[in-house]
Amino acid sequence: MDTLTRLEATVRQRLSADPSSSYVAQLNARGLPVMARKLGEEAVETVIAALSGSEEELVGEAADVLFHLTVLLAAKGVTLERVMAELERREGTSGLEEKAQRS
Ligand SMILES: N=c1c2ncn([C@@H]3O[C@H](COP(=O)(O)OP(=O)(O)OP(=O)(O)O)[C@@H](O)[C@H]3O)c2ncn1[C@@H]1O[C@H](COP(=O)(O)O)[C@@H](O)[C@H]1O
Repeated sequence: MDTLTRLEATVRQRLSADPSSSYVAQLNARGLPVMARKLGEEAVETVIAALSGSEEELVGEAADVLFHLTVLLAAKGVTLERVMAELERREGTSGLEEKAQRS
C-alpha cells in the first residue's frame, strides 16, 4: 500500500475519532468550509514556497496540501482511487486535448 493510500485509511478512521486526540477529528468537527479553507491556505503557501522559498519549504508545503486534500476528499466521501482513475483516464490524452474538451 502506498503512503497516500495509508494516509487516506488513517484519515477515514480519524474523522469520527475524539477531537481531543485527533487533528483530523478536530477539522471534521469544524466542518467542510474550514477543511476547504485549510486546503486553499496550504495551496497558497505552496505557491509562495515555489516562488521564493527553499526546496525544503516547498516539500513541507506540498505535503500539507496532500494531507488537507486527503482530509477534504475523505469528508466528501470521494476516494483517492476515484481521483487516480480520473488521472489514468487522462493518461492517453495530451493536456492540450483535455483543455480543448473542457472549453
Ligand atoms: N500528515 C498529517 C499532517 N500534515 C499536516 N498536519 C497538520 O496540519 C496542520 C497544518 O498546519 P497549520 O499551521 O496550517 O495549522 P494549525 O495552525 O496548526 O492548525 P489550525 O488550528 O489552523 O487548523 C498542522 O497542525 C499539522 O500538524 C497533519 N496532521 C496529521 N497528519 C496525518 O494524519 C494522521 C492522523 O492525524 P490525527 O487525526 O491527529 O491522529 C497522522 O497520523 C498523520 O499521518
